[in-house]
Amino acid sequence: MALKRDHEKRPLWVCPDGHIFLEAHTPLYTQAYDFLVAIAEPVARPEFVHEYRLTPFSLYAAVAVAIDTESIIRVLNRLSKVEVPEGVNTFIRDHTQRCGKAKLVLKRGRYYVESPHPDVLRALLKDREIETARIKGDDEEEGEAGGEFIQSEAAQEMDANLEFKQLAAEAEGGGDDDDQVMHFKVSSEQVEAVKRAALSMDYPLMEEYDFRHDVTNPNLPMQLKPNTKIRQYQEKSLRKMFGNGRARSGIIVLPCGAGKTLTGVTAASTVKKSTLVLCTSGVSVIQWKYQFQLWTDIPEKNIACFTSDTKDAINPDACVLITTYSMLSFSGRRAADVELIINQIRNREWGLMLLDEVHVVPATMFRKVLNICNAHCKLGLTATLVREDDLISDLNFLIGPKLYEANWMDLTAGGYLANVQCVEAWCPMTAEFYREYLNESINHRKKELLYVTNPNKFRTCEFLVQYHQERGDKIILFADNVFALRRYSELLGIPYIYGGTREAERQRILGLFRLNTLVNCIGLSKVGDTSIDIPEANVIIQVSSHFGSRRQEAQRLGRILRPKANMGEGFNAFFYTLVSTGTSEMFFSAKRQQYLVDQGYTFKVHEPNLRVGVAVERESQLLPCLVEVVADLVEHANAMQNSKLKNKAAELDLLATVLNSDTDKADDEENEVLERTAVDAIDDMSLGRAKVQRRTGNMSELSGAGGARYVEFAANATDKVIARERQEKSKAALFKMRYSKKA
Ligand SMILES: Nc1ncnc2c1ncn2[C@@H]1O[C@H](COP(=O)(O)OP(=O)(O)OP(=O)(O)O)[C@@H](O)[C@H]1O
Repeated sequence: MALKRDHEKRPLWVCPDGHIFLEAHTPLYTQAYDFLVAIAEPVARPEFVHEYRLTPFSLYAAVAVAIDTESIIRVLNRLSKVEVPEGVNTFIRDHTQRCGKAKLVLKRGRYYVESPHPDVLRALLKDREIETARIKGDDEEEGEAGGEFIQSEAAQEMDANLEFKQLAAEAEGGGDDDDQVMHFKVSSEQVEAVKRAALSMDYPLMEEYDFRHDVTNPNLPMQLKPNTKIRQYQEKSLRKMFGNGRARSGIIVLPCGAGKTLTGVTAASTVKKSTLVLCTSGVSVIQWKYQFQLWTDIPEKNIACFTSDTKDAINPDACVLITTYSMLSFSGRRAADVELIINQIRNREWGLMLLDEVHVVPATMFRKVLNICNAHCKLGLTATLVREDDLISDLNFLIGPKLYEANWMDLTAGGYLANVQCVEAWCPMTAEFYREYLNESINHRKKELLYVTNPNKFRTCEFLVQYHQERGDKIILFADNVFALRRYSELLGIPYIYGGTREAERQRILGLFRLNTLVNCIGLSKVGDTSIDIPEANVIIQVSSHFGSRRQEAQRLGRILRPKANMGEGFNAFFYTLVSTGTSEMFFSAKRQQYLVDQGYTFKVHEPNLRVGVAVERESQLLPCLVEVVADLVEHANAMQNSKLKNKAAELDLLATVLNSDTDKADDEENEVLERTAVDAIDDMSLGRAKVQRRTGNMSELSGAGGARYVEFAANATDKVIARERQEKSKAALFKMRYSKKA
């Protein structure tokens, strides 16, 4: 690949296989990043060079936000250090030519197929099903909305950047087309058939909501409060959604703690129509309501919650209703009052549907929810577009394409997220525990318990708790295994929360943790992975986790990502994973970290006999005292005078308790109480409990987390299969297969 003469000024390398590398230190980084994230999937974004990949879905998403084929090719070529290979141009043309040429728009309660290209409408009308669905004799012309959108100060600053404007204008050149838009009306009963038929002709219909001209649905009396200022990345993501004055359905990906809730609230206050918010738990429902009231002036009578504990009256005019996926998708017998509310939800038109933690909900649950609710526009919000099964692709079709994905490291550099030091401490098993671990007659649950309660791990944890408490830090101890959580908490003398903890007790413990300077460490089971908002926490010590779940790892990290008071002073939050060496935990740990590594996090691995970790490049940024501690972690721990496991007798006592424990009972207790929502269902599929056949490739293509290192057992083979599949499947086949399967 020959370099262009002025290649130094250009930030991209475009490779013949569709991989694109972005130099993160160039002056045009921000502009190139905005463009790339719109057209390609991020693969890995470490500190200096980021890797992206063009995929059919990423190009579909680009077209969905009104970037046309020739603009993609032109801007890519402008930013590239080398001439863009002809194969890449062909790939872009092949996968964008027909996408976005036609839209399905709901206006004043009527569905229209719209296109600025008369030949596309003519081609569509040649299909019998579409022709039958067409309602003739409607020549109503629609004007274009002005596209007025809430502008934050940050956005205005960005607009001042002329270079960006020029690139963005080129990249978003497709917008003009809407001026000469043509349409035909279709019967609302046959919308599904029209979508299917259009898809079979390779014209997937983009869905948009012309909310400004919707006079059928009443307006929601809700404005952002004057002091509410959305941040630059929140504004950018919303511009992708409201780019042409309408609301596009799709997914926004923002890191944990970056403010997805306010992004959703701003979307709702822009659309100003009835909004249905779907959360994963009752605690999230309460937090969403709180944030609606914090950021907007919504009257109390216009906001309602619907959970197993709370069943507020739903305002018959416009309202915000916040509920959980499980409340809507539950298929057993419902109580009469619940049934009544479900019917109210079913029988009204929702302007916007906000889907929180969208990646954790299985497709079957989504279908049920989507069947119940009639929403003009769907916005999915997530921190980790990553799942351990292959179902991420379903989101593209059930909700819409990914509209925006923020870069974790950029947000950290901008002071919006805490700067986290990640450490993986390897703790050797003690001889007695290891002997039992290797004993073939011991079942896998007990083996898991043995490596979690390994005395060396316990002492390392004990040491870290003590060390960070002395620094005045607030510590969360994460243990998935409830038996281990209890043992650790009892030995450390800390309160803990698990599935069986009553709500009042949970609130009491969290309150103490937040406000009481004497309670600086709490234990959490997986109920604390999401939804528990403790911005004060700045240290996580993870002693047991759910197999290789990358989602869980990222969400746990999210608990300490809230910006800290001492921003700008190097690392101000610490994420420790304690791993027992020579056990299966080592394998799971590497897999769990992959998503965060791809986001640019460096895990400093501490081996007891290897004083310098593998990721030494950030060593200098460590707090001086921590350098010393990390270098001698296990040695320090073992030298502790006041350890609760101070001698062999105490270790053997623990071993006996573990071997005689009824671990199944403890786990069952947790599972009984935990609402078995999507989170469990997905993770059960991850490792160890997989009930599904693992297919190769699809998820990584879509989630951007698809390094060979993630796909288990046969990385090279997997890559070959993906490459072959890609060659074999035409874009048409891809869409047909995906959609017709779901239809
Ligand atoms: N524009 C903003 N201005 C001020 N504070 C903000 C803004 N956006 C978000 N925040 C604050 O940041 C914190 C995190 O927001 P939020 O709970 O929405 O994060 P999240 O992305 O949903 O995180 P998680 O995935 O962990 O639930 C909240 O305390 C919120 O009030």
